[in-house]
Amino acid sequence: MASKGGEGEHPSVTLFRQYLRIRTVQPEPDYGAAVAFLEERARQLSLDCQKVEVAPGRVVTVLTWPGTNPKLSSLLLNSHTDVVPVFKEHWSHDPFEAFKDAEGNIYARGSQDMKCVSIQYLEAVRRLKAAGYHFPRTIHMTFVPDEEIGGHQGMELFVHRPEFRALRAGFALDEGLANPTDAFTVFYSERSPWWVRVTSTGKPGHGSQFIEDTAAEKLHKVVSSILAFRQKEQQRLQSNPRLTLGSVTSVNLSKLEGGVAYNVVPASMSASFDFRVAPDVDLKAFEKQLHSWCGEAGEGVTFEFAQKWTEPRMTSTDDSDPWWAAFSGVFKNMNLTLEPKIFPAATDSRYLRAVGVPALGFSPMNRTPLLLHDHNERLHEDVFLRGIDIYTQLLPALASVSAAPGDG
Ligand SMILES: CSCC[C@H](NC(C)=O)C(=O)O
Ligand SMILES: [Zn+2]
Ligand SMILES: [Zn+2]
Repeated sequence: MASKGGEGEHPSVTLFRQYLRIRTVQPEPDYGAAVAFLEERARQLSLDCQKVEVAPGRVVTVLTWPGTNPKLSSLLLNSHTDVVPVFKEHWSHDPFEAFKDAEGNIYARGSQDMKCVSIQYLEAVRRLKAAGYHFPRTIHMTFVPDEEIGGHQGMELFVHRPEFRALRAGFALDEGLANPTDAFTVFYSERSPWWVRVTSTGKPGHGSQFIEDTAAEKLHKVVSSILAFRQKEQQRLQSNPRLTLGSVTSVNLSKLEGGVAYNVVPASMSASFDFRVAPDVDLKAFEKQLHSWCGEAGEGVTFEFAQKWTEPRMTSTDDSDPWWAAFSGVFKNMNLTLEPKIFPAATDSRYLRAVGVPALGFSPMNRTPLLLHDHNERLHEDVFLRGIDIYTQLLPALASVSAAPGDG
């Protein structure tokens, strides 16, 4: 029978559903309620709780479990508190009710992305504390705002704050994606978002004439060049089974602007593109390529960036790396398959990696369809609970890494 929680339900699932009911939905997230919820968790778990307001109304909440060896760098467990908007009419249940169906699927915005992970961290820490464990490394859980809109008033500012430096993070976990197979995915890097607006200028005039050198003709040339590049990258991906989406560069034409009337040839038109540049691409050469595409289209074609990430980093997945050895060792011990990949979109991990904190993107969801940002986002309660088991193994392994780069 479908339930709203309570009788017979695992308390961790009940807590997860409570968190899902907090409306931290963009563009007006109720961050106050989320911070109050996290403060209460800190109180219940006897954890230190620090609130860092990185921008007006944008609080990073940090819950800390001190380690026994303060000389060692810490383990940072990051999750974002905001969720993306919903199209309520396309949902079979209210996305903020956390409805659980008879099979155990929990329907809610944020069930995969990424309120599950926030509660899994908290519940793994609760279990380990209750069992009397102490680990050499301090564990910090950071709960950050605004990831869904780029992290510009969240993690991007936080990593440059003295409060962040004081955490002395040596290694971080952050969000990943569901995997529909039996395997779990882990992300060691991500593609760089380059949001590019190409503006073409040309001769205006009457719509009845064959006007030379129009903005539209030149914009068409740039669009053709970029879409040809798109097709080449798509074919490269499709013809090589060793490649995944994250290892090629993708682009989509996402906006066209310009023009005022049918019979007025406009002097200016623009096209906006969402490029996701693979981490092994030479970014200087790629920018030159953008200049060439515009130059080849003719005079008066320029571009500007709305987003331009230029610091792609790879977190080591070499067995000689102590963090990777600890992380992957847990999966070996639990007999679980791990698939390392490059994240196709952008997460807050990029800010952590850019300031020198190695980060892995991992959300423990196998046998789960990829439903983040989609209608009817949901997670099965058994998958959620299994995720807590996994973190209950991962945290001791990572917080006990004996020597790692960056240790004091
Ligand atoms: C470039 S800021 C936008 C961030 C967003 N992140 C995700 C995970 O969807 C994206 O990649 O579009
Ligand atoms: Zn997310
Ligand atoms: Zn998201």
